[in-house]
Amino acid sequence: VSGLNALARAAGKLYFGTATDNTTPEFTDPTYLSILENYNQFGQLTPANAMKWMYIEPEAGVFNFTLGNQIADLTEEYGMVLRGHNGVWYEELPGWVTSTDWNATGLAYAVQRHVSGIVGHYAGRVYAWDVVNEPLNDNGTMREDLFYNALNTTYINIALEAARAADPNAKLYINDYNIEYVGTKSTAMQNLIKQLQSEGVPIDGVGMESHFIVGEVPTTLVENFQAYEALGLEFAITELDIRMELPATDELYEQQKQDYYTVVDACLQVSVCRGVTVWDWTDKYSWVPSTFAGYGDACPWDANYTRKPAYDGIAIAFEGQ
Ligand SMILES: OC[C@H]1CNC[C@@H](O)[C@@H]1O[C@@H]1O[C@H](CO)[C@@H](O[C@@H]2O[C@H](CO)[C@@H](O[C@@H]3O[C@H](CO)[C@@H](O)[C@H](O)[C@H]3O)[C@H](O)[C@H]2O)[C@H](O)[C@H]1O
Repeated sequence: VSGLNALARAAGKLYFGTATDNTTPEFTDPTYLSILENYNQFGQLTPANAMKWMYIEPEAGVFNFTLGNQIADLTEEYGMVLRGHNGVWYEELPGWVTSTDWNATGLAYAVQRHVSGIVGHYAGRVYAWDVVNEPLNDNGTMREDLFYNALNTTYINIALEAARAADPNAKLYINDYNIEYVGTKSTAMQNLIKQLQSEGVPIDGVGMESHFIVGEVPTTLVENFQAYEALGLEFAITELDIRMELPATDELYEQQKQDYYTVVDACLQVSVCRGVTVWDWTDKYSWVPSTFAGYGDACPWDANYTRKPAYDGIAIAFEGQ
């Protein structure tokens, strides 16, 4: 029986994959690993935390690739695609970054050194990098984090140029949420990309995080995706999960199945959609319950590693039924 990755590849996509997190017990869970370590099912991995700034450069100029290497090595062992996540993000930063009163020159150097360091270390092993993560507010304005406050949007230029120089073959993405559908934030992302392109800054793709709610999957996914295709970019579904208000019911599971079908089918309808990644595959280790009170059951497998109707929604979409 074909797994989701095998079906995705048969449908012309690069991969069906998952985030996985070796900063938590899941990486020592034999049942979790026995299902994960299967190329037929998962053809791509994204480190949920291991390659974030606080883990990679805990002290200024001091790099620690131990956790990142563990996931990179696993992808190679099973012939999977590796997505790098992430270069510059306002969260999960080490103290030396958040506690410094940065001037533009100092921060520009720190960003350049960090992105060069991590992208250079994994050069030739990463298909695509989320070089910049979540730069926008939902109203389309730039997120006023320490990077933007000190450097305006040039921190994005610096990060992308450093990444291109460190690994000319890696696809460079900007990753965000609530840009998956037609709206103010997606328009702002498209305008940011047009600005970068007009300035000759390297940008290859956009990451559509896709953290959705059951019964509320946007209806303008395809139209929105085509707008990025028109900009000459590729994109991917990078962090898919579809949470439900608990308690779960058979109706909610059926709706969730339909919702997963809708998202995967939208990716299939646009050729430059490279693949679909879920933000972990089992409810046992999902980030959702600890973030959204009263919500959960967001993943295709339940907490007992049993496939949910959602799994079938994904499979049926890839099978093109
Ligand atoms: O928030 C969901 C997505 C949204 N898009 C970007 C994407 O990167 C993000 O992923 C989530 O990003 C979150 C941070 O914002 C991660 O959550 C962090 O995950 C870290 C690693 O497990 C946690 O850090 C651990 O915390 C433990 C208890 O506080 C400490 O004992 C550990 O030392 C520390 O590593 C942080 O508290 C926790 O906040 C989630 O696992 C991760 O799934």
